Amino acid sequence: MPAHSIVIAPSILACDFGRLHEEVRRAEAAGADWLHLDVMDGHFVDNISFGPAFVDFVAKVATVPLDVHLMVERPDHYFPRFVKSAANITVHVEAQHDVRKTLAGIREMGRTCGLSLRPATPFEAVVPYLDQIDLLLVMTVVPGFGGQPFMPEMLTKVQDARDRRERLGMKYRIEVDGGINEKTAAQTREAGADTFVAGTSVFAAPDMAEAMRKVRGV
Ligand SMILES: O=C(CO)[C@H](O)[C@H](O)COP(=O)(O)O
Ligand SMILES: [Fe+2]
Repeated sequence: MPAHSIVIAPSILACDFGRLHEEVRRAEAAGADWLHLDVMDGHFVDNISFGPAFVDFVAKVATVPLDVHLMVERPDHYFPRFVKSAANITVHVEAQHDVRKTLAGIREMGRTCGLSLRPATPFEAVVPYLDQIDLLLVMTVVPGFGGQPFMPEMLTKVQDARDRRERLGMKYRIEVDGGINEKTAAQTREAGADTFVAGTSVFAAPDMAEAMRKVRGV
């Protein structure tokens, strides 16, 4: 029996920002369970994307929960600005903050919390926090940009996350993000992932609903 239902979260980073409202509608009509929002500050990653005002706008038009991925150097300082619009807020273990305190702060404000790790960060780095999270986000590309190829070496990290969860009777979701398409979703699902972020493979597909069914594996 799988620990969690399958969730597909299209990444808004890959949509046409000039038609944001219609793109949100298109993703929802194609079967999005959540929408994934990549916040980048130009310090933690080598890119700048969007901030709270943009996420608030998406929240105004969206009918599904928002999954906010904070790729920022000081998530402890910025996460409160996303609480109004986000259902889940994910922060990075490598950022400059007291991880335990940030995770507790997100939960105290009534949101679920996620913890993420870069491909170069070993799984052991998140182990001390696993009892405190709702979701573990395993990055399957170097964070900062959409459209990069999936890193197959990350499959063992997903397996470690699943094995550890089962061994200790924990409940966190296992989310994968970066280069997820029909093939890599199947590989990561097999390894234990239940939550799939997909940007380019779904927004650039000729038929978004079909592309999302393929990611879902149906
Ligand atoms: O966090 C991210 C990048 O840092 C994005 O969520 C990710 O890259 C999704 O885009 P794609 O599916 O095109 O790889
Ligand atoms: Fe992301």
